[in-house]
This record gives sequence, structure tokens and C-alpha cells, in this order.
Amino acid sequence: MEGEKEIRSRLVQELVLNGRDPPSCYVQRDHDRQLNAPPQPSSPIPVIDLDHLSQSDGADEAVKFRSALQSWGLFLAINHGIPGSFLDKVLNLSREFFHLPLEDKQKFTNLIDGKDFKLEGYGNDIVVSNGQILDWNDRLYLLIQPEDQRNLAVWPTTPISFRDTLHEFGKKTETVRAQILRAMAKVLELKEDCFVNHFDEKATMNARFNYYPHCKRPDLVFGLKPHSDASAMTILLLDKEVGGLQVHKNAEWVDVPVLPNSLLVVVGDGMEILSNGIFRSPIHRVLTNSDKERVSVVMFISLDPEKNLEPLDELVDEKRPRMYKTVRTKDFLADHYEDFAEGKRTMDFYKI
Ligand SMILES: O=C(O)CCC(=O)C(=O)O
Ligand SMILES: [Fe+2]
Repeated sequence: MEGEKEIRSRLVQELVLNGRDPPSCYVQRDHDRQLNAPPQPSSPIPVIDLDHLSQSDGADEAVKFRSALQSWGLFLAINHGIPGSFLDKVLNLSREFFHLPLEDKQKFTNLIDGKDFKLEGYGNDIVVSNGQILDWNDRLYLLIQPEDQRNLAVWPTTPISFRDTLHEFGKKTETVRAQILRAMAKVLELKEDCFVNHFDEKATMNARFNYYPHCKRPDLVFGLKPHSDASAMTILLLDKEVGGLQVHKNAEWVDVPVLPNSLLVVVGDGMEILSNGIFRSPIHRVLTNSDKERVSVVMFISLDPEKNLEPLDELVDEKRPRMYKTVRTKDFLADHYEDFAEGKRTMDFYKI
């Protein structure tokens, strides 16, 4: 029999191959689960046409966009300029990577000497405490920007086009990022470049390739436990067939539908702070599927780690006093990795 420690160090994919029920370190405590209440789609997840939004007749779209950012903190973006065939390629490469034999993937491990976690690489959750409940998810985490800080030692070389495609996806995501940041400034009646200017050449972009193997007991585990993203903004490419992502709104868990060729844009904690709480960083989670695996490719966009995260002066006044303390981006992100593992929200420590 394997001990708890060995099981914790296994990849989820290996556990599935064993065909067993999820080990106890993956089983959520009852009160954390809330899986029984079926999600009530009180209103559909907003869909925003980014092309229309940037046109001179895009006023209606801008109203929808602002409301999506304020009330949901996320939206599905269509007409974002990245061809569907390219998005398919990214999803397929990701799936191909996770389907490689374990020893091939382990070359890119996120463990140092087989035990200490680092952020980048292939593996599973950072374990910070003994009682930590793990997520039913293996992932590959890579820094894409700034380019000169890439650690190519953990960038897969199989499939052969992995690196080039990821580089290209980073470039394309950068264009979408700028488009959205400009539109955000516009709907807040700020100077068009005021958010874009915060994302200089030292701003970071990290990719997280998520792999959720099927799970015999989806009622017991989370693919990803409830959390908000510590980034300023997250741009997600979701599985084209299998859903599982839910967002918490008005005390309900609402399914994010599968919408092929769209990108999901999520407001991160960083943008909630910059916008002095006008835009909302939503709590979301991922459920697993009893017979289907699921992949997602997630791009986390953050400020220069040395820059301070604080509400924009233009968004603080008597009617809307400052809602968050100042924190260095780097410190906020470091806290997040620990807090996430323990199911806490870093954001709550910075509210005034
Ligand atoms: O896989 C998904 O749908 C969501 C992933 C996510 O929320 C994350 O990686 O932060
Ligand atoms: Fe997330």
C-alpha cells in the first residue's frame, strides 16, 4: 500500500491509470463542496464582440462590456482576431503534451530534486501543509513574458511545434490584451492608454496548461478549488467540448458554457485593485467529469513584479474612497501561491 506522502507526490494522471477512487487527500470536506445544488443560470454568461466593441458604433457593446466587468468579472470574447484554427492547434498541442508518457513529461518537472516545488514546470499542486486538499489537475506552468526571462529548460520540445506555437500564442494574446485594456479605460472614461501603459516590457505573462483527467467520483473532488486569479487579467482558451468551469455569482454557481473559438476573459485581483473595485475579480472553480478529460490553456497577465498595485488616482474620490492598500505586485503574487493552496483569498488581506 502506498502511504499518504507517496500518493501526494503522484500526478493525477497516474492515479487515474490506477483506476482507484480518489485518495483522501483529494476529497473535499463536505462544507466546501456545494456540488449538490445544480447551478441555476439566472442570466447567461455575457458574450462580447471585441471587434464591434472597438467600432465607432459599438456603444451598445460597451454598455454590455462594462456591465460584464462589474457584475460578472468575466465574459466570453468573440471576434477577438485569433483564428479558430490557431486556437485548435494550441488546444491540440496541449492535449498531445499531456498524452506523452510520464517519463517524457517529467523532464519538465516543477520539483527540484524530486521534492521542492518551483512555480514553473510540469506537475501538480504546491503542497504547503499536511492537511491540504489537492486539486484533480495536472499542469504545465511557463513564463512567456518578459521573453528574456523564459526558462526554456521547462518548455517542451515535443510536440515539435510546441515552443513556436506558444510563442505565437503569447504574441496574439498580447494584442487581445491591449484591445481589452483600452476598452476598459474607455468605459471608465479614462485616457485610452492608462491601463495599457501599466503593462510595459517588464509586465509578465504566464501560461498554465491545465489537464483534468476524468474522475470516477466527480462529486468528491474539485478540478480546481474555488479561487480568484491573482493576475490583473486572465485570458483562457477552454476545452471545445467539455465544460466544468463555474463562476460564483449571487450565491449561485453558474456554468460557463462551451463556446468554440471564443476566449474567456477574467478580471483578476490586480485589475480589481487598479479599478478601485469597480471591476470585479470573480470566484470560480472547475468540476471534473466522470468519463471525459478536459484541457484549458490559461494566460495570466500581470504588472511588472516590482511595480506597486494600487487603485488609479483617477478612480479615487470622496464618493468612492480608496478600497485597497498598496502592495508590490511581486509580494501579492507570492502570497497568492501560498494562500491559494490553503483555500484563502489574498485579496481579502488588502481591502481597506
Ligand atoms: O480550466 C479552467 O476552465 C479554469 C482554469 C483556472 O481558473 C485557472 O487556471 O486559474
Ligand atoms: Fe482561475
